[in-house]
Amino acid sequence: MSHEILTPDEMAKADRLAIEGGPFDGYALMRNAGAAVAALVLARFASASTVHVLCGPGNNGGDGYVVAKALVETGCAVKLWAEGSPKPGSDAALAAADCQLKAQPLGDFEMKPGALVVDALYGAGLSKPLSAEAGRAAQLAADMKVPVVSVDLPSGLSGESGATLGEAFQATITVTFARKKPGHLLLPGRNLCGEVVVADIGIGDKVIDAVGARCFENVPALWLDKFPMPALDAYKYSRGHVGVFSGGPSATGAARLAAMAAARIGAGAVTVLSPSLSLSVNASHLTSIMLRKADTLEEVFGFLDARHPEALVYGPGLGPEPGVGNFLLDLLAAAENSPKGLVLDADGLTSLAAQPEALFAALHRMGAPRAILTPHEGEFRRLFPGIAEDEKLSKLEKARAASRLSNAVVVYKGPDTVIAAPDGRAAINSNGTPLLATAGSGDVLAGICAGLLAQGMPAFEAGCAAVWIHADAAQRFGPGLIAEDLPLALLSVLRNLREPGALPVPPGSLAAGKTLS
Ligand SMILES: NC(=O)C1=CN([C@@H]2O[C@H](COP(=O)(O)OP(=O)(O)OC[C@H]3O[C@@H](n4cnc5c(N)ncnc54)[C@H](OP(=O)(O)O)[C@@H]3O)[C@@H](O)[C@H]2O)[C@@H](O)CC1
Ligand SMILES: [K+]
Repeated sequence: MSHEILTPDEMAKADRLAIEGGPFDGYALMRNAGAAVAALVLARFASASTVHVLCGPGNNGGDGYVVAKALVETGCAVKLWAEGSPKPGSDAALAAADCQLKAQPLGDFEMKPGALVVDALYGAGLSKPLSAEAGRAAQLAADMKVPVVSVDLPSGLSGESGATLGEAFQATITVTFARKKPGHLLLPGRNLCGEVVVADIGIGDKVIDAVGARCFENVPALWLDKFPMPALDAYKYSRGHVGVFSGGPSATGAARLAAMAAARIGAGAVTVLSPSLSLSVNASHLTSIMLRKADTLEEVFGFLDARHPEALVYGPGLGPEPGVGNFLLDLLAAAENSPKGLVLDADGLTSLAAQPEALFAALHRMGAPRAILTPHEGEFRRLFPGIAEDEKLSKLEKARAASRLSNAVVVYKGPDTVIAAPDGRAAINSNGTPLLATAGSGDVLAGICAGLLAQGMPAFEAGCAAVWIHADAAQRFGPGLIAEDLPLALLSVLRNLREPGALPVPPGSLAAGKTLS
């Protein structure tokens, strides 16, 4: 796998293990890193009038000395600026000694238009806010609009959390090593990094495996082998049945969006469970989606006993009142045939914000995580106030803590959505798009999650797949997208996922004959 995300501590462990296992020692890894950055500079910025390499006192600066040396040797005009000097005996000290250029103090840094900046001040070892001199250098590069190539991370950015410690460089391209770090994908880091290039510096996959990282970039390879494929003898109920609770007469659209999405992602049957007051408005908008009256718990139990749906969506359009939360708690406490999967979204989360412990206890009683919670920032804050307010935690760590607490897969939404499982696995999404910042898109996501759960996809993989597919659908549709477009936009994503070779094809499945496209 190459989509692991390593924290700076895990990366340091990978460096250590790689050095122990050979053949590269620390300085050789540093030379490989610097060579990769120099090659990128030559490939992308050959026309820069002068390359200004800014070096810090640690190994990030060490990479910078290697870059400067390599570029001088190819005939580039290079100027070197340093903050502090490397510790004697360190790899960075070796690199500085091997570099033929004399560094000038960073405080004197100046440049002319047409230049390029290589930012090798601080990377994984950033421990405090940038100095005034380093901050001024970052500001100068931004004011003069020169391209910046950051080594490993834009200086000032935490690789662990994606947060900045005071000023930070705005990179055009960030070259990192072996694997991405959380700070490359979590905001505001993702914006500060520009394009992220991962360079191979000789740390093999076996070393990465030995590190045991449990965080991944959310790419299809992470979940494609669990993606549901209908068998040849499938019938509608064997493909999974989803029940979606509808709101009152003026708030029915959210449930229908979720229902349409669940059907489009492949659930064989979808039923909207509607208050009697909303039956006629729902009926006038539904065709293939079934409709059933559900004013009371008994009516819901009747549906569960008769139809055995594999997943329920609870929340979109239901209203934030505590009674909405109580209804769900009563349902989970009393249902004999409780659904295997549950997606809690929107008002389903807000209505339980006054009694989160009761919800978490119910979710723990369900055993293996079968629920997916899909809070956005505000809903997360309401349901997990203690975790949300802990400023020491990154978004990744917050999602993980919330998942452990609730025994649910938590999809902590935003431009940098994090999906976390109670067992510690987590994924950071990187194909998010602002096109999804439109009313109702969350309802569609809830429906996709439920549709995948109903088809037997495990909750973590279902959450990851839903988030990626939702964003890919929006990107494929493009500007002008509204939530109603998303269920249909799923078709193109699904066709692409099901291209021959993209998915493992179970023997005898419909996909073997490509009859789905
Ligand atoms: N073999 C390897 O390991 C490889 C590592 N590689 C490279 O090493 C990088 C990590 O190196 P690193 O651990 O030395 O950390 P780095 O970011 O250089 O900073 C540490 C120094 O800076 C100081 N300092 C921190 N913040 C500061 C601030 N704001 N203002 C002022 N000072 C500050 C800090 O001081 P201290 O916290 O100790 O007081 C310490 O002296 C990594 O990003 C990658 O580029 C690659 O070559 C591949 C092989
Ligand atoms: K840097």
